[in-house]
Parts: sequence; C-alpha cells; structure tokens
Amino acid sequence: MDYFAQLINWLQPLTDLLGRLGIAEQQRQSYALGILFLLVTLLVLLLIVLLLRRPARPKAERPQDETISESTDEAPAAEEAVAEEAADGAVEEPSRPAAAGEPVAAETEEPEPVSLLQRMRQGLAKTQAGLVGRIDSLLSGRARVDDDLLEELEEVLITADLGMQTTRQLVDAVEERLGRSEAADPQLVRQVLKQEMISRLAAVDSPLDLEQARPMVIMVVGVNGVGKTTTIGKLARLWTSRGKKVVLGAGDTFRAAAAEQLAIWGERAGVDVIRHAEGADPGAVAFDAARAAVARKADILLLDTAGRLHTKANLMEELKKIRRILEREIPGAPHETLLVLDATTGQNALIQARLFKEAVEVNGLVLTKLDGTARGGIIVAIANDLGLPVRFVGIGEGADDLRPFDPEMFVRALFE
Ligand SMILES: Nc1nc2c(ncn2[C@@H]2O[C@H](COP(=O)(O)OP(=O)(O)OP(=O)(O)O)[C@@H](O)[C@H]2O)c(=O)[nH]1
Repeated sequence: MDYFAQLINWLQPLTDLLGRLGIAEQQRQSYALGILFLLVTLLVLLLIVLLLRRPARPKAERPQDETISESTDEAPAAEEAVAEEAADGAVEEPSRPAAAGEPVAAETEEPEPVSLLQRMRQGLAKTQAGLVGRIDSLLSGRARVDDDLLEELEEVLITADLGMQTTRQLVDAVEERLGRSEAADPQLVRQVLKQEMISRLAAVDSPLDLEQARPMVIMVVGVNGVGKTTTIGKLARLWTSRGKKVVLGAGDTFRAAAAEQLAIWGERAGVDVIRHAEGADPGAVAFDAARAAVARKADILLLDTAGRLHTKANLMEELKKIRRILEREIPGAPHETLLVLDATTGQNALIQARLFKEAVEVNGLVLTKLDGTARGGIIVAIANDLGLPVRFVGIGEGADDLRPFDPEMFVRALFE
C-alpha cells in the first residue's frame, strides 16, 4: 500500500499537468497510471529492438578474393576448347559460393584437445588390438624365441593383413637379429618388429611437396566409396587453413550426389568448386578446373574423379584421358596422382593399389577408415610391397580426421 502511495506521489506532476489540460479530478490518477504503463511498455520494446539489431560479429574473411562468377566468364572459352576433346560438350554450372557470412575460419580454430599421438592412438585402437595386442599375447609367458614362436608370429602377421611378402621379411628380420638362441628375450621381438616397421615405412616415406608447381595439380583416384570426395574436402580445409588458395574440380560426374557433396565441402573450406551437370564429360571438368585454377592463381587444384573398378579397362582409359587434358593445360600436371584406399578392405586394397599403379602413374596413397578396422597393418604391406609413400591417413569422419602420415608416429601409436 505504501508503495502505491509513493507511486501516486511520483505521478503528482503528471496528475497536475492532466489537471491543467482539463481532465476531471477523478480520472487524473488512472490516466497518469495508464501513461506510465504505456511509457514502460515502449521502453521495454525499444530495448528488445536495440538488442536484436546489435551488429553481428565481424565475418570471417574468405580465403580467396575472387568471386565465383569468374568461373562463368571462362565457360565459353572452356566449352569451346573442350568440344575438341570431348564429344559430348558439357554444360558449365556456376560453382557454389560459400554461404554469405558463414564463419568459415571459426571451424579451423578449434583447439586441439588431445595430442596428435593420442588422437592417432584412438584412431588405430582396433588395429592396435588386432595386431599388437595379439603379438603381445603371443609373447607373454614365452621363455625363448624358437621355431614355434616364429611360426605363430608369422600367422599373426598374415591374419593382421601384413601380406605374405612383408610378413616373411619381418619374421626373417626377427630371426636374423635375435637368432633362435635360448638367451633371446621374446620381449625383444616386439622391439625388432617396431623398428622394422618404422624403417620399412620410412624407406618409402616422402611428404607431399606442394611447392613443386603452381598450381599444384592433384588428381584423386580410387574405387567406389573409398572416401575420395571426403578426402578432397578434408585436404581443401587443411590447406586453406594453412593459407593456400585451393580450387576443387568435381570430376565425379557419374555419382549423382558427388558434385553436391564436394560443393558442401568447398563451402565449408571457403574454396571455389568447378562443376558441370551430372553425366557430363569428366574431361571437360578437368579442362575447366585447370583453366580456373590458373586464372585464379590458385596454389592447388584438387580434382575428384568417379570411383572405378581397377579391372575396367575403359574406365582406366578415361583416367588417362583426364591426365592428358590436365597436362596439356598445365605442363607437368597432374603433379600428383593420389590413390585413395579403404583400409577396411585389407588385402583387396593391396590388389587395387597394384593395379592402379600399373594403369595410371600413382605417386602417393591415402589410407582411409583406419578408425573402423583392425586391418591397419595393410599400410605396412602396401608401402613395403609397392614402394609407394603413404601421404595421408583417415582416422575418422570428422573434418580434422585426415592426418599427414608420419611412419614413426603411426608405429608408436600402435606399439606404445
Ligand atoms: N570412419 C571413416 N569414414 C570415412 C573416412 N573417410 C571417408 N569416410 C566415409 O566413407 C564414405 C564414402 O566416402 P566418399 O568420400 O563419398 O567416397 P568416394 O570415394 O568419393 O565415393 P564414390 O564417389 O562412390 O567413388 C563416407 O560416408 C565418408 O564419410 C575415414 O577416415 N573414417
């Protein structure tokens, strides 16, 4: 009640003013209260409007300054020239720009919660259990290195997808370095295997040199569903976060969703995607992508290709044709032909690698889906048998789950 009396007191000047305006005395207080209520409501509304109109956070800067419309500028020239190479002239679709204001950079700034080694260990947990876990149980309780132990070791390595050739070499190395003496400590077997695996992987290891050309043209090949498109998206993200200007070419015109999937990755990474209509000639995409990469002064052109069986000669011919088109547009291109292999397919990945290597000049490998398999030992088999460097490994579906391959870290993640 006191409060009400006080309020009436505060409103006295307003009540007086209403009196001067000729409002009857009985109505002055209710008018004054009504006016007060209106003013408070207006004030609250004003505050809400001001809060809603607060300026948005500054937008993340796009890694490249050219607009996608340039891609359409080049289209006539590109189509004209492609018509010579490709009978079925493709229709250029403008590539998709990054969504306006999308905080592209924000995603790349996430703090690394666990160390690289730790993350690699998590990704390789299944292979760790299937390979090193089995080696450890084989060695536990043994008193010496003898024929039985070596035979069982051979079996473990073969069933863990290290392949005949690599298994034989590893077992021979153990035998050579430890002998079959009474004194040899079986626990040393573990040490020898670890060192041998590191040295075999390191012997063919060579990180991808992105500075060898500009634009550095990377053609990505592999069978269906191994993770080519995903790998390209992850690489685009990785390299743009390191200040490289990347252009993507959606050369998989066969699978309906492939170009769309690549466009989404392109948007996330803030890079241009050169794409044509579904079913178009992949050679035409390669041509336009090469032209666009040069025109836009890109550091890297990543070209996706449709998944194909290594056994289909006509599809392998198509890859050769794409190579020729790239080479004609950019001398030396493709500078890297990256073969993507699905680690979960084990020995089949080794067969694919062999056949792709014979058909097109594969320079490097990407092993994906290591997180989903106990067959990660296949990496040692492929690198050792084929003498090809593993450039990257996929240890999850997340955008940051593609890691540059480091032989020592890989083997340490398995053994330690
Ligand atoms: N767990 C896991 N999944 C992955 C990894 N890399 C790719 N994938 C998944 O594998 C599936 C196939 O990947 P895509 O990139 O579409 O494969 P693609 O080779 O382009 O397929 P095609 O166009 O059919 O040849 C997707 O669901 C990816 O998320 C990885 O390292 N780990």
